[in-house]
Amino acid sequence: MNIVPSVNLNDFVSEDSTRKQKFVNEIGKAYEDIGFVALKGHFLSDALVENLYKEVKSFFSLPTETKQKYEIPGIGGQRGYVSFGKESAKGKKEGDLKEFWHFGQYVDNNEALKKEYPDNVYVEELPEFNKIGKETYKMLEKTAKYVLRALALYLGLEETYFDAFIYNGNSILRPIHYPPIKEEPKEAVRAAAHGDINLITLLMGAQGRGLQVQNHKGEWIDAIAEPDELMINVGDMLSRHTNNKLKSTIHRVINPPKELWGTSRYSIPFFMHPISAMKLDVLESCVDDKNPKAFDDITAGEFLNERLIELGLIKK
Ligand SMILES: O=C(O)CCC(=O)C(=O)O
Ligand SMILES: [Fe+2]
Repeated sequence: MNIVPSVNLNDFVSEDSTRKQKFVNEIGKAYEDIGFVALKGHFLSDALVENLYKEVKSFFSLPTETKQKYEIPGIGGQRGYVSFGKESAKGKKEGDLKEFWHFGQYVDNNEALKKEYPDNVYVEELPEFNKIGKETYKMLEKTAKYVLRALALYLGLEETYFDAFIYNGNSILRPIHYPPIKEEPKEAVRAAAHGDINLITLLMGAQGRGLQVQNHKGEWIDAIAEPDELMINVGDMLSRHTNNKLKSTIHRVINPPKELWGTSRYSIPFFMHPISAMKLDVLESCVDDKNPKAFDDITAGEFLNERLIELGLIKK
């Protein structure tokens, strides 16, 4: 498969069971193969998307000293600002050529989780940034819930299997700014090859060239979305839970050609995480003679911790 297939969530939420099943089959097949789809019919309005980009650009245009006020020590970059070059892909020493922000869960009715998660960081200079960030978080979380319902059906589970694990889950919305490139980056790239940690990722901003995904032959193929599409891919948690039936595909963001070095890239992934207590133990329905159990039992919280150490975001 050399292109990322396109699917439409309106099929899944329609009352028509044939259309619903068509969506389930299309996304399931795509995730068994390339691990990515471009999705139309998400719950973000054009106005919300426009306002979000406006606020995100305003935030990254703030003076460095102002942004650094929001870089909170001791929480592994899980909320607030992470400055340029801090994060590197697993196993790579050069930092990625990016700065980013993290919005986390707005916990409802659960004191234990309120304590477990770091608080969201409030940007005083940009009240709308905080408000629009929260709205976007909620809409992407809702979109992700339906995608996971479709995947649950594909896997032969109850449709609402994931619902209780993602309610108040540890998801993160990450606006990223890849600044203009000023000098030969040598080994560093905008985002080095990696798999995502979480269950699924919903990515806004894959419209321009830059994002590439690796197919089975090891070839890099461009993943470019239409203006009304989100890119949605499987992360390592879901691939582990399904014994690698659903593929967490390695992807990267390449540097632009020299004539475009002067341009920024803005992209906004939503990393859908479950609550940390969710067991990612391999599902029995994904084990057979040809596919023996390939992963040890682990919870989502333990797995996340391991990976944040590997990314250089927290210390052992
Ligand atoms: O910037 C992009 O388009 C992709 C970013 C990404 O893959 C990530 O942050 O995990
Ligand atoms: Fe990624």
